[in-house]
Order: sequence, then structure tokens, then C-alpha cells
Amino acid sequence: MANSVKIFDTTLRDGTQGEGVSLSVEDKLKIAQKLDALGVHYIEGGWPGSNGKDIEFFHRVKELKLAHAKVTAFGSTRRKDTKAEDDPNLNKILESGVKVATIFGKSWDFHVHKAIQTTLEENLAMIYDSVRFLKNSGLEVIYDAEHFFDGYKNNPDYALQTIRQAEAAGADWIVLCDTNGGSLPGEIGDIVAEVVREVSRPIGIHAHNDCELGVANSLAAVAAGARQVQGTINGYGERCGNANLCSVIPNLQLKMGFSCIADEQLAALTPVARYVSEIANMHMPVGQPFVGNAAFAHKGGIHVSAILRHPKTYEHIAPELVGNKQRVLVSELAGQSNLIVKAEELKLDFDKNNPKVKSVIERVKELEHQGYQFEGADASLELLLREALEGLEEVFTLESFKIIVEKSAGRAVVTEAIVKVKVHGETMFTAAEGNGPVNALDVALRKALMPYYPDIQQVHLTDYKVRVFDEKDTTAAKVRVLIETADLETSWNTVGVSENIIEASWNALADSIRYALIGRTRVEHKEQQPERLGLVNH
Ligand SMILES: CC(=O)SCCNC(=O)CCNC(=O)[C@H](O)C(C)(C)COP(=O)(O)OP(=O)(O)OC[C@H]1O[C@@H](n2cnc3c(N)ncnc32)[C@H](O)[C@@H]1OP(=O)(O)O
Ligand SMILES: CC(=O)C(=O)O
Repeated sequence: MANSVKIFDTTLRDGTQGEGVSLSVEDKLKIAQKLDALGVHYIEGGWPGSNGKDIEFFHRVKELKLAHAKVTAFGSTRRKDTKAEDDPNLNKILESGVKVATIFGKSWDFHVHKAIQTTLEENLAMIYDSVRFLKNSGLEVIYDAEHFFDGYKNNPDYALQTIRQAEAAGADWIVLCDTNGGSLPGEIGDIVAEVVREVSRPIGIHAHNDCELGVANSLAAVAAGARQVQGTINGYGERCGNANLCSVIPNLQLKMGFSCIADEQLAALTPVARYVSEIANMHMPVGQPFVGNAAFAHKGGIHVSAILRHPKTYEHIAPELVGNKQRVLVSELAGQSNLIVKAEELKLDFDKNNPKVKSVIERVKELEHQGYQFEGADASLELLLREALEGLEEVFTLESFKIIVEKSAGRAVVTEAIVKVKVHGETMFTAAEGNGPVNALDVALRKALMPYYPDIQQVHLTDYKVRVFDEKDTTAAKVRVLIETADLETSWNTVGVSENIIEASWNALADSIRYALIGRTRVEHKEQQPERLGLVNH
């Protein structure tokens, strides 16, 4: 189909060349299944001539019976001055059992001289022999013309000769690579258009992101006639990464009218992006286009007011098309619309005419001015709203706490907390040791509450973050503590602020325990009301 573009995913090969990305065979197999379900056409699983892990991957991936994607193994052209049939790297591709091979060869005369240190003629022969050998072995061959754009800019005749060798040897695809990621979209478009005129085989693009143009260059190549895009999930890859398929695919499909994957598969893009980031243990930027947590998050009061009237006012597409969702944040930049949406999520009766709206907004703004941050502390915000609207039962009140940290030479540090709280009219006085002051406070507080609230045993702190702010004014420096707490079903976040780190921690901890005890609403699990959240009629 003229308007269809094949997606070639190289997360498992070029993606793992990114700093910090390391995938086990199990990880690669799990990701391969997700990519297959997403509908990509090719999955480049690794380089069998490089390491045993990749050999094992190709062995085991056969058992997965992928429904859609073709698995391809990567390698280079034969080494100089050897025969293709004797080349261990090419033979490992055959032994891997794949039906598709992807090999790269040199297009840039400078690289031929400097990197592989051979003659221009020998490089042409390396390309021809290697592609021919794989074709004679019955494989589909994708030829990656490494550094094609730099090569073409330096010596267009030679760059074209290299890909003509691949064409003559029967390559099924010729993929032009912006290996150093230094080209601009205009250059890419012009050169791809020229190659499409010159070469009979279908053309692909493999762009790196060194100028933050990996996606733009891929789109420019497609506009100029390329019909395969190579890239990675979340843009992982060597140096600054590869073209990010999580942006390439929706742009091609939703903006440029090309067909890549089915609409239902596109709607799985966000979960796949997050899954891969989890498995790769790579932090996902909140502002990542299309799939990031903040890609459709609205913070400014003006924006929220407008999206309630029509989501298109501040959303370029309906988030559901890529499996993401609209979010509304509450902060000092909020107006009444933000709080109304939040209150609706919490099923609180809180409409525009409620006289308390203004005072709650003022309270949020005042606390944010003091250093609170409710964006990352949904549970503290919920407590604040509930307190303002419904009044909250006092599950406990603090009378005092004391912390003792003792370090003797040659012995481990011992931390002990003593807590005095009033619970149901009775003063509870407990002490506990912990591996640090916050842990000791947490254990002592839960010990005090246990006789009245035995379920508190299932509640645990899972994350603790401290941030110092007002650094310039050191005498008044404050700390903000964010605590994440979880029980068997869900997790929630609370915030505390003080000039004293222990007091800030206590504030966040007390909120987290109050939230656990006051029958929280589990915001994440609640069904939202589409009409009010502006999710309809995009
Ligand atoms: C643009 C890209 O992303 S290309 C992919 C880059 N990825 C990787 O390199 C990851 C996997 N690599 C590896 O495991 C190893 O580098 C191996 C197994 C491939 C090779 O290891 P070694 O034999 O130890 O060589 P080394 O790592 O130094 O690689 C350079 C060799 O490859 C040769 N080479 C580089 N590109 C090519 C090519 N397109 N065709 C043929 N040979 C090539 C070089 O000439 C050099 O060989 P020489 O020393 O005989 O001249
Ligand atoms: C082939 C490849 O990974 C590149 O040229 O960047």
C-alpha cells in the first residue's frame, strides 16, 4: 500500500547501545511480545555475532510464536579481505535461524579510510558479497547504509555506489542511516528524495537523535518517499538515542495519514512505552510527548477552565488514541476549575457555587507558597479537600515525639523514637527502634495505633524523598518531604514541609497514616466522569 510505512523496532539492539540500558534474555523476550502485540513489522533482536545473550535470545524467541512481527538479526558486512561464506558474523546470523537479516555497511568514504582502513573498492565488494551471501541463503535482507547522509554530503557518487551494490546483490530494503544524528530535516528530505529516484528498492530511514531531530528526520524521510522507519521505544539508543517510535508512529498515523499499526494497537502505545521503561529500569520523562504522564496534564487554571469546555482547546489529539489520559493538576497555578475536577475525581460535592471553593484555592496557594507541592501528593490534597468540605474525624492527635540517635565508636548507629499520641481519648505512649529516624517514628506511631486500627499493619512506607529549597537564604532553608505509602491494594503520596527535616517527615508521615485510616477513595481506581472531564467530542 502506497501510504503504509513499516515499523522496524531496534529497542533490543540499538536501544541496548544506550547508556544505562541493559536487558536480560528474559527482558528481551517479554519486550518482544509487547512489540509484536503493538503491531511493529520487524523486531531487531540483537547481534548474534556479538554475544551469547543474543544467541540465546534468537534461540528462545522461536518458541514465542509471534503473531505479527518478523524477528531480524543484526550484523556487519564481512570483514575486509575475507570471504563472506567464511565470515563468523554472517554465519552467526544464519545459525540464529532468523528469516530476516539486517546488516550494515559503510557509505562514507572517510569511514572506509579511517574506521575500517581499506580501499573504496574493497568496501563495495564487502557490501555486495555480504548481501549476496545472505540472499543466496534464502533470507530477506535489510541493508543499513551506515552514515549515508554524511557520506552523501561528502561524496555523493561514492555513497550512491555503495547502495547500488546492495541493490545489485538483491537487498530487499535499503535503509539510509543518519548514524551521527547530525543532519537536518531539509537535508534528509532532499537526499531521500534523490535516492528514491535513483534506486529501485524500497527505502528506509534510521535516524539518531544527536540534534534532537531523530523524529523530525524520520518524518521528513517518509514525506520524501521512505517506507520503513527504524527506531526504538522511548528513543533509547547510542549516545542521545534513536528516533523515538512512540512519537514517530502517532505522528505518521495521526498527523500525516500513513498507516503503520491498527488503531487498537496505537491505543496500546502508552502502556507499551511504560512497560519497556519499567523493564529497562529507565526513568520515563513525565513530559515525553504522546506517552508521558504529563503529555495531557493540565496545570494552569486557564487551561483547565478551557478543556472543561472543549478538550481541543489545549490538547492536540484525544489522549485515548495513544492510550494516555487527561490529567488535571492542582497547584498554586490552579483556578476553581482545577479543584472542581479534582473534587469530582474524589466524588466530593464541590461545584462552582459552593462558597468554600475560593477559600480552599487560597489555602492551596498559601501552602504551595510555604513550599508544599500537591502535584505529587494526591493524598495530602484529598485530606485538605475533605477537611474543608466535610470536616474530618481526628483519628489521632500528636502530643509529643522524641528521637534519639546514638553512635558509639565501633558500633552501628541505633535510632529510637518515642511517640505520645491521643487515640480515641486515650494517651498512647510507645517507643520503637528503626533503621533511621523516619522509620523509627513510623514504627512507633503504628504501634500506638495498632490496638484501635489493626489493619494499619498492612500499611508500609515505600518511598521517601527530601528536597531542600530556598537554598539562597540558608538561615530559612526549608525541606519538603514526599512520602509514598502502600497497602496491599494501592499506594498514595503525602507531603510535609518544615525548616526541620524531622518535623517535615512527621507531617508527611502523619498525613499518610491519616489517609490510610480515613477510608481513602483510591483516586486511581475510580471511574472518571467523561463529560465533566472533557474527554468527549475531541
Ligand atoms: C552504527 C552502529 O550502531 S553499528 C553497531 C555497533 N554495535 C556494536 O558494536 C555492538 C556489538 N559489537 C561487538 O560485540 C563487537 O564490537 C564485535 C563482536 C562486533 C567486534 O568485536 P572485535 O572483533 O573485537 O572488533 P572491534 O569491536 O574492535 O570492532 C572493529 C572491527 O569491526 C570492523 N568493522 C566495523 N564496521 C564494519 C563493517 N561495516 N563491515 C565490516 N567490518 C567492520 C572494523 O574494521 C574492525 O575490524 P579490524 O580491527 O579488523 O579492522
Ligand atoms: C546501523 C545503525 O545502527 C546506524 O547506522 O546508526
